[in-house]
Amino acid sequence: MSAPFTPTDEQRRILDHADGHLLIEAAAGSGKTSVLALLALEYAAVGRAVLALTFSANGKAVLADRLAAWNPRLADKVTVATIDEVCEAEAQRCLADDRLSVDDGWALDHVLPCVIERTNEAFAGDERHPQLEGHAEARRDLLDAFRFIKQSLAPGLIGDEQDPDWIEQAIGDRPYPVWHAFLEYERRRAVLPVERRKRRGRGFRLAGDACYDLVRAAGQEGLNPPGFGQRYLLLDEFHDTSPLQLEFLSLWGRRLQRVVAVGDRDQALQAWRAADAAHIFPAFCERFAVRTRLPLSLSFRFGPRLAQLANALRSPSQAPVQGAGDSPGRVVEERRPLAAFLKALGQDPDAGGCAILARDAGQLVPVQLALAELGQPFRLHERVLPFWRRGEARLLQALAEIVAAPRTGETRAHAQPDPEYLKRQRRLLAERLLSLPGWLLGDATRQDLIDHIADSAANWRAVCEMLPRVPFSPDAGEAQRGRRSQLQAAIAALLEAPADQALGPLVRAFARAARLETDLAAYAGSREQGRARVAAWRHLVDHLDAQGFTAAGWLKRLADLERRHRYPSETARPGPLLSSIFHAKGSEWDRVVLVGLEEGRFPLANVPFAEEKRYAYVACTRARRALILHAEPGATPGRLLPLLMEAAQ
Ligand SMILES: Nc1ncnc2c1ncn2[C@@H]1O[C@H](COP(=O)(O)OP(=O)(O)OP(=O)(O)O)[C@@H](O)[C@H]1O
Repeated sequence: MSAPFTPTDEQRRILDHADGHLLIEAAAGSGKTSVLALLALEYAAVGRAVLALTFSANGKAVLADRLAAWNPRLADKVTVATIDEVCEAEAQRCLADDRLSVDDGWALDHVLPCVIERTNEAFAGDERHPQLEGHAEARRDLLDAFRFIKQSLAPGLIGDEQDPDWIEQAIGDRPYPVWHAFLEYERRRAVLPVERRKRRGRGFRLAGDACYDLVRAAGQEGLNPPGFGQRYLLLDEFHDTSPLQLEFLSLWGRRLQRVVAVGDRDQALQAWRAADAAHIFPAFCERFAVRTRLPLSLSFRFGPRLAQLANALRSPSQAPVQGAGDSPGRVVEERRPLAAFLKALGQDPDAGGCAILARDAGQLVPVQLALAELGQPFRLHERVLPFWRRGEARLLQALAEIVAAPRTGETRAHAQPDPEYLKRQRRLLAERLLSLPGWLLGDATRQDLIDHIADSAANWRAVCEMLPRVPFSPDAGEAQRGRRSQLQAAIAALLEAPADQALGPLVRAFARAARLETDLAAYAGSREQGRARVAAWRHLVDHLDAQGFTAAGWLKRLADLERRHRYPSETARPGPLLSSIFHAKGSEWDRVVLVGLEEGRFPLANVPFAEEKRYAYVACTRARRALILHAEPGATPGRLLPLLMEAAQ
């Protein structure tokens, strides 16, 4: 099958462009990805080696699907990858190269300078703190601090970065940038052996960046990733390019015959990675001597009403887009309680063509909970975890297991026949519980305990009974002791709790005693993720309270949900698709429901409003025909809801 449409004149000009590199900056739905896919197929048809790079896994899937649907034979000749995948492959190759060993010395030589640079950027203009590079004393301080921390306190300290006691103990009176640089450095160093990235957790955000550092450190001569053989480079979602990624792309430089980049600065969502669309487009033009920019001014995704909304959200510098879709489009404000609205949606035979989007995956937890209680089917974007597999829910499950664990033996109402599955589950739960930073268990001890729990459900309780008695190491400081005894007391209280008591108040008490929310926040890759995690945790606990679950009841509910998720009934109607906005990039649905438009949720507090507006733009422009904006009736709407409704009038 070829493209299901005839390219417009504007699109044809891009396809026929034969003179040098090309940049297309255009609005959502204007056919950027479609044109890139057509171009890739045209190049492949005449035997040109094409590499199509995207900046997100979702973008890659959308592009690859389109190529495969339009021309399966030629699609095989186009390499589609995310830029991180290409860079990681190259980093792996560097790591496997005997001439480049990644030991502490290497990391100090190659990574530390980048960390110092980043730290200096963070403190530029701050007179209270010296710049690190070129400042011999501060640099020596930094290295001393690394040594000290590595020898004694590393695991707990990294986990507890928000705790001033720890900071003081480890860093003493060294300047704050030293502390900041240490954390940066430690995160990067920890993720340098790329295979560890699979473990995610702390440092995940910087794993990709560490690969770029590594490749850059290896130098241009060493480069040979699969894409370096290709001379035609197509870049989708170019607005999400970080400066490090632009450096990486520049290493291809003169080997490339043609680069075609498409993007939309208003869809830039990777600011956390230092991607800055306003600067990246001019920087790209300069680096690659791009002389031609071509427009795309019609959106085929939606009609005039949604185009009007899209234009109101775009940067003033961008030319307006015209809605050429086959429906005029509808924008509706929905203020029924979420559960009532979802119930009505479930009765609609077209619910399967609908996507429910939220600012982040944590904000989808209440939607999942409401649908689960209604017994309505739903699908999840493949990158969005079911709520019961998220970190905070696993922790909650671990706590419920402790309360519900039989005093002897292994039988339990929700036990399932697959022992391997149960073993894996226990391992995951034990990992979640025993990795709380306050335990300060050495890696080996923690692993032993986790293995022990994984072996048998009887050991789960035995280990929990033992935990409150684990002695302190003689060198443990005051803060460490305090932190550990709080956790120990909290675990002991859970063990005493009657199994048939409501679970909500029990875990609330545990969370308070163990300062759990601090840990949840500290575990996240960023402050923003930390907040989302805490919010998701609170939703879960509120839900337990509202539904009055006991520990055993909750575990049974989770087991049912997991079973339904793993073995969906083939006859059931498909429910709506749930996705975070980030993972919805590049996709489109007839009807989009945007939930969580309440104050403090979307827009998020403490995130620049411009960024939240970009998230809203991406979400709203996924709709082909109808956009439904939801906020709970009792809650104050955030700034976005009236803005969106007004823009759509
Ligand atoms: N010339 C055309 N005629 C009809 N439909 C078209 C045309 N060009 C693109 N489309 C359709 O418009 C929709 C949006 O296209 P596409 O996803 O390529 O846009 P985009 O600019 O990449 O969007 P986004 O930036 O939001 O990811 C798709 O359904 C595509 O098939």
